[in-house]
Amino acid sequence: TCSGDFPEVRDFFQREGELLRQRRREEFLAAWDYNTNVTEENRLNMIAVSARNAVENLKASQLVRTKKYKELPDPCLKRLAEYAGEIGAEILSPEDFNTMLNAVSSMQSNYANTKVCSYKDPKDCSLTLEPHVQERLSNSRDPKELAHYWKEWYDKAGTPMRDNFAKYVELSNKAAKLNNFTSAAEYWVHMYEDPDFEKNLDDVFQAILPLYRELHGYVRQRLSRHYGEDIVSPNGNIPMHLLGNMWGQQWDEIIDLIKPFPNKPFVDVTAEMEKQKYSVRKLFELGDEFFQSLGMSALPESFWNLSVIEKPKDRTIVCHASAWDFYQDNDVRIKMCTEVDTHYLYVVHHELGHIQYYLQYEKQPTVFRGAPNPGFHEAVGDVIALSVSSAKHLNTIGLAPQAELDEESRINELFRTSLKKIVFLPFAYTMDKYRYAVFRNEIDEHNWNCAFWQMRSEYSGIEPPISRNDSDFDPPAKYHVSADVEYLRYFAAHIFQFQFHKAMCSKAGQYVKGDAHKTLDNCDIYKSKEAGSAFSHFLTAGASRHWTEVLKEFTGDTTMDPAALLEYFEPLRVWLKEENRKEKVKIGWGLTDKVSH
Ligand SMILES: C=C(C[SeH])C(=O)N1CCC[C@H]1C(=O)O
Ligand SMILES: [Zn+2]
Repeated sequence: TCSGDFPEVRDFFQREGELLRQRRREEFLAAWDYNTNVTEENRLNMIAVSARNAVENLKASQLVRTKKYKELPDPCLKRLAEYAGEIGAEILSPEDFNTMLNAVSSMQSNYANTKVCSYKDPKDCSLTLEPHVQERLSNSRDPKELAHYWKEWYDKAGTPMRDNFAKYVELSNKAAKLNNFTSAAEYWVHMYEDPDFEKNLDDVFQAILPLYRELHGYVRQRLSRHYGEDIVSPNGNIPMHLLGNMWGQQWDEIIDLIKPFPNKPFVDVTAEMEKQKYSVRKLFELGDEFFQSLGMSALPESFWNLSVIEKPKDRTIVCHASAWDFYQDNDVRIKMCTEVDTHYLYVVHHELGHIQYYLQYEKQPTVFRGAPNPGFHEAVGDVIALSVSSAKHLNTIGLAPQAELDEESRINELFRTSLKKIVFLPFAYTMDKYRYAVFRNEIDEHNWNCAFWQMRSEYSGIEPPISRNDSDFDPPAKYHVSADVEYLRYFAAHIFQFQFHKAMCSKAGQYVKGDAHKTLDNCDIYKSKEAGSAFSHFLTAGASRHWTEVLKEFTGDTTMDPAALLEYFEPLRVWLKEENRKEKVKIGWGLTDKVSH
């Protein structure tokens, strides 16, 4: 905690921090019980604990503000006072806060309980998103089957939640205004501690858009040739149900249909893991071992005993993956419905990144046990996954035949990675540009659904398989909209992770500018203690210092800068540009016609 003068102030924050830690532990334990056993009783208990703690949290924040500790000369105590004086929706009256908790948890319960009817066997209506529907969206190549599951999911996970969502928007804005923000959008923006956040975000988006447009044009032409022009027009929006993902946020699951060099052997990690009889636990052990190889924290015994890493058969859980900090004795856990495949190999590493951050900053004062920029928390696991998914590492752990790729295989791999990392950016950008516009009352409520699809078309050049109108309501069909989880944290993470990757690859001697064998996409930081100690130093700070300070120490940068990401994909950009020129690929798209008022 803070050192220096003002012992009575430091004692105050010590005491308040300990009380806050106990409240957070109690709150997350109740939320854990609900998330790992979705029943009305557990939902109501979670709400009751949150509502009780809200009263204490509000009082504590008001006490800090009345003491005017923010005016102290000591920068550490000043920051501590700023963070301890923060309050969110808990500023609402108990009645309003209870209404908001009910609205959000009802959307969460609906999402967790939604079941859809099978395409092949319409009487079977027991299919859940994970694993059944997600598997169909990844692997089916039948446009009719894909459209069936798309409509089933959006109609059942989205539309019925319109009223809950409207109530959530109203009360989120009411809370923001009570906190002297113009709307909930400004409350979300302020978490980035960057006065020019929205401008910087737009600049980053514009910097990656040319690459995204080339990639979109190439994918559209390949899909148009595969499915025919009456299903995929060569110059319009791409029908999103064909892209291998329910929300069109990542397209790597259809790599088999569109890879640049089809005759090049492709590392099928899923098949290899099945062949080697990988267990779910093995995926977690891989990630745990990677962090330990860097000299970073090992998973505590309690993690293995208390986590829920497979979908139970006897109860409903919230399958959407999440990592939890229970604020005591490194009690950290993951809850997810893991399957043994490439997708979940990534998700496991993503979640273990959150766990590592919890373990690294656990000695900080309670209010500093978090990331100083939301994008950091979502980038920790992803940066490790960039090494794990490299041909070099997959070869090291026996999941891929060769360590170094020839030029064509390298383009195939860069292409597959871009179908995750580049495609994701306009999606993430839209998820919150849309919610900002809703919070700011820039979209009339009767136009909420059409505006959503118009924005998805404008920024990503994708559209629904069928026409949607305003009696539909599709946004809550995405987990984070139902669960009130801000989404630009993932956008920021997709930029930061390449800055982290470049810094650690340099420290590991795996990246040397200009050396064709030591490029960013061929870097594996595995076992590098230099990379690990720099990473650990960055993570242990938690939120105790401004994000630009710890970022500068770690990478030399002081901003969210897409240069490292663009350098990583530069060989692909050059190849795509030339290929699209040769094949006369049309670049760009018009507004979707799949919306009707
Ligand atoms: C894995 C998580 C839990 Se923090 C997640 O929600 N992610 C990880 C990447 C993007 C985003 C999503 O699934 O939409
Ligand atoms: Zn995450």
